[in-house]
Amino acid sequence: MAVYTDIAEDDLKWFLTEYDAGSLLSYKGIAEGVENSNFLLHTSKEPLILTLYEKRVEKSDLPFFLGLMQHLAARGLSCPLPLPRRDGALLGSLSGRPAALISFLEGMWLRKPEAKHCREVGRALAQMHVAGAGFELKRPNALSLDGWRTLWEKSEARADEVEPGLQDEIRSELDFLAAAWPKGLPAGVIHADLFPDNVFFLGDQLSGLIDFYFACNDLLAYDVSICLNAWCFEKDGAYNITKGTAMLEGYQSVRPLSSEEIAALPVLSRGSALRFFLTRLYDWLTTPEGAMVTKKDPLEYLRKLRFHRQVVSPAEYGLSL
Ligand SMILES: Nc1ncnc2c1ncn2[C@@H]1O[C@H](COP(=O)(O)OP(=O)(O)O)[C@@H](O)[C@H]1O
Ligand SMILES: N[C@@H](CCOP(=O)(O)O)C(=O)O
Repeated sequence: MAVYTDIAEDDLKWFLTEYDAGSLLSYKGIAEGVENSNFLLHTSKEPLILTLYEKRVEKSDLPFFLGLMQHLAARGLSCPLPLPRRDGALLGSLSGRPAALISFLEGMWLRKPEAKHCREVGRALAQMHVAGAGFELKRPNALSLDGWRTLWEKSEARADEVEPGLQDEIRSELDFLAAAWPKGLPAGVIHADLFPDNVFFLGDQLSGLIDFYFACNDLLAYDVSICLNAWCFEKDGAYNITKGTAMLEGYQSVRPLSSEEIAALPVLSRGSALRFFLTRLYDWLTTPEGAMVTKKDPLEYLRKLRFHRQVVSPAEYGLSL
């Protein structure tokens, strides 16, 4: 699920009077998602998504996220567009939460993506990186090296409950990454969470990207590594080089990677695997039993991290060097 906050119909109707959105016909909570509460609204005009921003989203970051969607959409990327209120603001308040209305994107996410879809995702990621240039707001990545350590310190004492030996393994991984993290690679606005559930398709055609609520400024190739982790491993834990090749070819058809970015892929992929391992581990240990949210398995990302640790050449990801 992701409906943490309920809304009363009268409050919603009042909220909508601030927008030129037509009158409310129906609304329902959307079960998918993890971070925020989302509702699908049907109005006498177009369908809309209402998002109430929850715990992990800093209110001060919302202008970055909403402004970025405007910036990318204006440059031709298919992504939701925030609807401005009558007073021009993009953000309102509902049920005690910051709230926004965004356009409804047609399509659905793929439960079993194939190599041809990975190619499309690679292309769309590169298009986003190119389109993000010139976006004037900045948001440093809160979930990079320092953020990982802070998150780890909150889980460390109980980590061996999840798998014996984790404490030592993750401590030395953090030390390795702190020493080996690449510097000076091309940076810009990254999506930072472009998982299958955040990419919509209509048939085999990619129809758009959603969920920009981890977007930030960081290394562009780090975003590529996030996608390799999220799209190119099979359920049994094996890396699928056909998918990796397709994704990297799709990306490079729009934005070729430099030799430095290619050489850094194994380290970046270790970092991105660790990042999702750490947020999942924290949620695993802190989400109360019976909470209406599906906890994601941290060990899936530990296995990916171990794969990247034994990579000797970036060619193993499917790059022709
Ligand atoms: N603009 C949109 N158009 C259509 N559906 C959307 C849109 N935004 C969100 N959704 C629906 O809401 C779900 C959760 O959205 P998401 O932004 O991923 O939430 P969270 O940030 O809580 O993870 C998506 O899987 C999708 O079904
Ligand atoms: N993609 C993350 C969790 C964030 O979920 P989302 O619903 O906001 O995409 C993970 O898989 O750990």
